[in-house]
Amino acid sequence: MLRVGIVGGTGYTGAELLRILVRHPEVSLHAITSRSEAGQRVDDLFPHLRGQVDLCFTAPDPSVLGDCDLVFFATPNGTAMQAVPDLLNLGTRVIDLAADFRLKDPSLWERWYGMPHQCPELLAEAVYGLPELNRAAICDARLIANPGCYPTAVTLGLLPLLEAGVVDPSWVIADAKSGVSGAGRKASTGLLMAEMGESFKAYSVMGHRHSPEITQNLAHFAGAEVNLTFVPHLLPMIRGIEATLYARLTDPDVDLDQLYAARYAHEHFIDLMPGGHPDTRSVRGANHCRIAVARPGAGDVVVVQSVIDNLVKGAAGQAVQNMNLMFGLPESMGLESVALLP
Ligand SMILES: NC(=O)C1=CN([C@@H]2O[C@H](COP(=O)(O)OP(=O)(O)OC[C@H]3O[C@@H](n4cnc5c(N)ncnc54)[C@H](OP(=O)(O)O)[C@@H]3O)[C@@H](O)[C@H]2O)C=CC1
Ligand SMILES: CC(=O)N[C@@H](CCC(=O)OP(=O)(O)O)C(=O)O
Repeated sequence: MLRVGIVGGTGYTGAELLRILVRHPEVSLHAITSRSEAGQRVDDLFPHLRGQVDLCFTAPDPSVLGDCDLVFFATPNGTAMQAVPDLLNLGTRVIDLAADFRLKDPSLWERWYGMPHQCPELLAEAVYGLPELNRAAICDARLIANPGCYPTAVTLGLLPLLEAGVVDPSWVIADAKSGVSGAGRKASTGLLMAEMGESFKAYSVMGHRHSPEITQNLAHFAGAEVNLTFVPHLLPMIRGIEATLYARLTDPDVDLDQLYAARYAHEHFIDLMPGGHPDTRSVRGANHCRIAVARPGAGDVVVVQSVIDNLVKGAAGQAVQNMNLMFGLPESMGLESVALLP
């Protein structure tokens, strides 16, 4: 059994990790931290876990965390990087759900996240935890940078097109929409039901911190700079991301359905829906990314629709998928749950 710790067990991604890990046959939960709820039983705060977890939240303690095989950080950006060097030295492997180790260039990190990096020497070693892109490196990694939610949906949607070189990298658009759980559990006026219910808007149009992460991914497999326009939107729903992606074909003869089917033929968590319109409820609570690709009017613009649950494939589910790979377990272990309808 793997001894696992979670730092940030009271947030939405921490709670989602708990929901998945309590049913995982190879995991024993060793420590679940919260500074604000230290001493409180986990199943008092989260009654849906009654009978599943017999632990109290504790304040983060380096010696307890260092006694784990693996620690997940489900904490705000800039938290994990303060503890990771010591944990790695103790032989504990780490998966960070925040952005601390996602950008390879520390000056980009500083520009977008507004703080200096505490351990830039680890950025080259950290493996970007998108299994469909980086599976072999994930298996051997000590430190995983779990991808952001928007970057997961956008990257998986565009990967086959850019990797095959069949679209123009100088014109790519990602029009993405997220439910409010993407903003975390902390209180914020803009996320009140009366502020965002029955309403819909774009935000961060002039630049979102996921832009450099997505661009870094796309450039990696396009082999060229990709000029991306990324616009996120906030939807009045709880879970889910839908990304509608646009690119211009340079090869008019390409069979798009065939291209996607070949690229994702062996990917358990990618489900292609030729001719379909994947909806976010079809992935609610599940670790799948559902994708459809279309060419309206047989013109030269490709439209890709990509949906995920931001808390599962966009965060905790993907983190568990990475854990399974790191420890030689079946990749889908503990991740077979089917979406909830309605
Ligand atoms: N929500 C989402 O859909 C996604 C989120 N992410 C990323 O995952 C991370 C967690 O997100 P989310 O769960 O939404 O966040 P929340 O705000 O819901 O939860 C944050 C958690 O971190 C703990 N925490 C806060 N500050 C510290 C600290 N300095 N040291 C230790 N623990 C701390 C909090 O508990 P306490 O203060 O009691 O210690 C709480 O449990 C973020 O970096 C986020 O960007 C990534 C992909 C998707
Ligand atoms: C709806 C909403 O507010 N979403 C968040 C995405 C949060 C996230 O997952 O971003 P990191 O993991 O990179 O911190 C946002 O736009 O900031």
